[in-house]
This record gives sequence, C-alpha cells and structure tokens, in this order.
Amino acid sequence: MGVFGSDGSSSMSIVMYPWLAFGHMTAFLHLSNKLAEKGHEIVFLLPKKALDQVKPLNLYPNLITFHTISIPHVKGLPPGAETNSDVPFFLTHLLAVAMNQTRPEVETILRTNKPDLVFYDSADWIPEIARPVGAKTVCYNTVSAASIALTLVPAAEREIIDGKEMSAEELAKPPLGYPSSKVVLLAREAKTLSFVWRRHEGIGSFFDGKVTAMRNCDAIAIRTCRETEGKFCDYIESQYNRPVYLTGPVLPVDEPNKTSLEPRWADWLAKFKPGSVVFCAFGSQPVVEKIDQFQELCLGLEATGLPFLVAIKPPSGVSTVEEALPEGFQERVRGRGVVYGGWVQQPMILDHPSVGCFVSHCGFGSMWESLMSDCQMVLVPQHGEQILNARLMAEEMEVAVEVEREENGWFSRRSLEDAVKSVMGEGSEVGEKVRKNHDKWRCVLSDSGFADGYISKFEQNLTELVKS
Ligand SMILES: O=c1ccn([C@@H]2O[C@H](COP(=O)(O)OP(=O)(O)O[C@H]3OC[C@@H](O)[C@H](O)[C@H]3O)[C@@H](O)[C@H]2O)c(=O)[nH]1
Ligand SMILES: [O-]c1cc(O)cc2[o+]c(-c3ccc(O)cc3)c(O[C@@H]3O[C@H](CO)[C@@H](O)[C@H](O)[C@H]3O)cc12
Repeated sequence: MGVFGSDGSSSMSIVMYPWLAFGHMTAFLHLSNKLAEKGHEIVFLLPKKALDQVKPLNLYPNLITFHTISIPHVKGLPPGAETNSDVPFFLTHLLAVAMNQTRPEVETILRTNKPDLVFYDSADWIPEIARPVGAKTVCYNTVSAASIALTLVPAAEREIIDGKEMSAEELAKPPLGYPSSKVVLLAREAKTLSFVWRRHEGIGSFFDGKVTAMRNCDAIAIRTCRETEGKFCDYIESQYNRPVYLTGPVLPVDEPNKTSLEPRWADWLAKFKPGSVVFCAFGSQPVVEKIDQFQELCLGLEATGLPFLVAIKPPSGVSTVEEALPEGFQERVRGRGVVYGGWVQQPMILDHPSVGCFVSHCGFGSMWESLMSDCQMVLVPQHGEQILNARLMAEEMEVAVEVEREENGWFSRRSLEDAVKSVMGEGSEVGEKVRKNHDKWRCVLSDSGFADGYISKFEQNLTELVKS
C-alpha cells in the first residue's frame, strides 16, 4: 500500500502490466516515469526478453522496479515467443492466450505487493484479481481515442454469424453517435478491422476482450489530450459510463544526462545537410507483410534522390531485411541510403539536425513523437488503427501528407516519391501548409505547462480514485 501523509500528500504504490508489445510497454513506461517523478512507486511487469530493450528508458530505477513474467509456450506460437515482435499479426490472439496463462503469477505479485492501483490494457481479468487485494484498476489505452471510439465501444457490437466474415462495408460502418466524418475508414481499408470481431476459441474476440477490460475497470485512461481528441473521449465516456482520465502525450523530456545517439547513426547522419535526410520507421512490429510492397517502399525512397535511413522489420517469408531488398538497390544507394532491420533510437533520430522528413506507419507513439519533432511528415499507415491516426493527422489537424494508395491498397514507388517531394520540395504549397500547421501544434504541445498540466490533473484523478 502507498503512504498517505496527513498534509494531503500521498505516494501511491502501482503495478503496471501492459500488453506484450513494445509500442504498449514503451508507452506504459513513459507514464511510469511521470508518476515516479511525482514520488509514486511502480512495479512494472514484462516478459524477460523485453527487459534489455525497455530498461534504458527507466529514468527512476529507485522507484520503478521491473519484475519479469514467464510467458508460457502456446501451441501454434513460434518457440520462445514473448512479445508481439516475435509473432505474425494473424497469430496475435495466441499471444493473448499466453498472457492469460500468466494470471496465477500476477495474482501472487498483487497479493504480495498489495498495490493501490493496477494499470493494464489487455489482461481483462486484472479487475478480478485486483479487487480482492483492495486495489483500484485503470484500463490505460495507448492507442488513439478515435480508434477506440470507432470499434471498441458497446455501440460497435456486431452480430456475428458463425463462420461468416463481415463485408468491408459492414466493417467500415461507424457506431451510432460516432463524432467524426473525417476520421473514418474507406470500405477497403476497413477489411483490416476484421480481426476485431473475429472469435477465437477460449478467448472470444478482440472486441469482447477490450470491452470487458473497459467495462470492469474503475477508470479508463487514454494517452491523449482534449485539444486533439476531445470529442472522441467524450463519446467513449458516454458509452462506458466510466470516468475517462487523459494523460496527455506522455513523452520523455530531454534529460541532461540522457544517453546519446549510437555513434554509427550519429556519424552517418552528420554527413548530410541540415533537414535533408528522410527517416523512415514502421514501429516495433512487422507491418509491411508483402515483399513486393516492402521493395516498392525502398524504391520510392531511392527515387526521391534524398539521403534516407529506414528502420523496419523484414516482410513475411524472409528473416532479414537484406534478403528482401530490390535487386541492385544497395549498390545504387550506397553512401546515401541505409535499410536497417534492428532497433534504433527513434526519438533521438527525429531530433537530429540532419533529419528533415519522417515517413511513418503512424503508430500512436510515433505520431506523438513526430508531432513534437520539427520534421515534415509522410504517413504510410498499414492497419486500421494506424489509418485512423493518419486521418487525424492529415485530415483533421492537416499537419501531414498521407501516401496515396490504389483501389487494392497498394502504394507505388511514385506515390511515395510524390508524397515526400510534396513536403520536402522548396516552395511546395502543401509542404508550406503542413509545416505551418505542424509548427502551431508543436508550440501548443511543447509549451512547458501543457504536458505537466495533464500529468498533474491525472495524478489528482488517481489520488481521488484511490481514496474513493
Ligand atoms: O526501431 C525502433 C522502432 C520503434 N521505436 C519506438 O517504439 C515505439 C513504437 O510505437 P508506435 O506506437 O509508433 O508503433 P507500434 O506499431 O510499435 O505500436 C503499436 O502498439 C501501440 C499503439 O499505440 C500503436 O498505435 C500500434 O501501432 C515508438 O515510441 C518508437 O519511438 C524505436 O525507438 N525504435
Ligand atoms: O487496429 C485497430 C483498430 C481499432 O479501431 C482499434 C484498435 O485498438 C487497439 C487497442 C489496443 C489496446 C488497447 O488498450 C485498446 C485498443 C489495437 O491494438 C493493436 O492490436 C493489434 C492486434 O491485436 C496488436 O498487434 C497491437 O499490438 C495493438 O496495438 C488495434 C486497433
């Protein structure tokens, strides 16, 4: 239990157990840092394999303790799979089964630690094991409020006829009362949502899990702010009849002693003119499935004539990015283009003076990081949630350009080249417009009081919740 002082000051004891994906663990850890900064103690549960990658992000090792959880093997998963990065998209439900099997271990941890609060997103059974030890629960969503509002509210429930897939038109239909006509999906894009309502033996559907997680918690929290997504947050609150707390963007602040960018990238980037390099990254999970689309991406960047650095997972069917590169590509771009299959320090690369453009899959974490940077933004979203984030950025906020796709979802090297040139070309009208709008948003979001204000209010919400 935390300590509540007689002067009203309080230190809370919190357990965090995020979904087994780096995008989620990273976001939970950023929030842990903000809460530790205010003196709260956090026990952070994560798979062993994730520890090395996540540990360097812990800014308060005296207050944030990592506790590794054994992720059991589930038939059908690759051997040793512990996070989403080890698992192809269509097997994600099996990773959720594995996470469910960690319940007894987590229960023991809660009984021993007796926390005031437990944060989770996917493990929808957390409220059942937290309540008996007197802990309040917060379902913390690290994806956009828009993507929750479109598919994961009670009004989005679909009557599924067993064995029958829904049509793209049915999938694209927003729930009654959904508050935007711009942040929506085209029918062909909505096909990527079929996983949301698909039932799996033993765990039901993704929809069931998320709705249960949000119905049973004491409070819903979302990593967003009213300025960008207020109407979606109000809609979620009305759908669940639960308090919705907002944390704001929750990005790490520049620390005076922070680790520096790996020399191999710092040295490489230093060779180029300020603002000239295109950085392309597609998050922590494999997202470009098809090898020919992966190659088209590389060829599009080559065609821009600009220096570029790509950090991306290999497409399906190959184990390294090198195997997937187009013929003769490496020779042609030697000295100005690199495609790398490992982990890079994305926020530091975005901050580097040589980098002028970010080509992104528009994961929600990347979206916040790019908004805070002064890079021009080109969006190449792959799945439903990323497409919605992209609509928010390109259509509502008008801070980025989304790459054009053909009817079948394919994007050509030409459309990527055009999108990059439209934001990087001198005197480009589109480039000027998005830069101006992006500058305005960066000013709002990076105002010293903005993020701190959200965190202070969030801390106050949590304190009241614990005392209630
Ligand atoms: O090489 C890399 C790749 C990724 N990253 C970091 O990892 C994080 C990736 O998170 P993103 O949200 O952008 O993207 P992911 O696809 O990995 O996440 C996924 O799960 C979390 C959701 O919020 C995202 O919307 C969803 O796409 C970012 O903070 C990014 O800076 C690196 O630092 N280096
Ligand atoms: O693709 C998605 C479309 C959509 O409208 C909503 C979501 O929501 C979430 C989500 C995740 C976690 C939460 O607490 C709430 C919502 C999505 O999460 C992603 O799902 C993938 C498939 O399970 C998974 O691979 C990825 O790690 C999650 O970030 C996706 C959509």
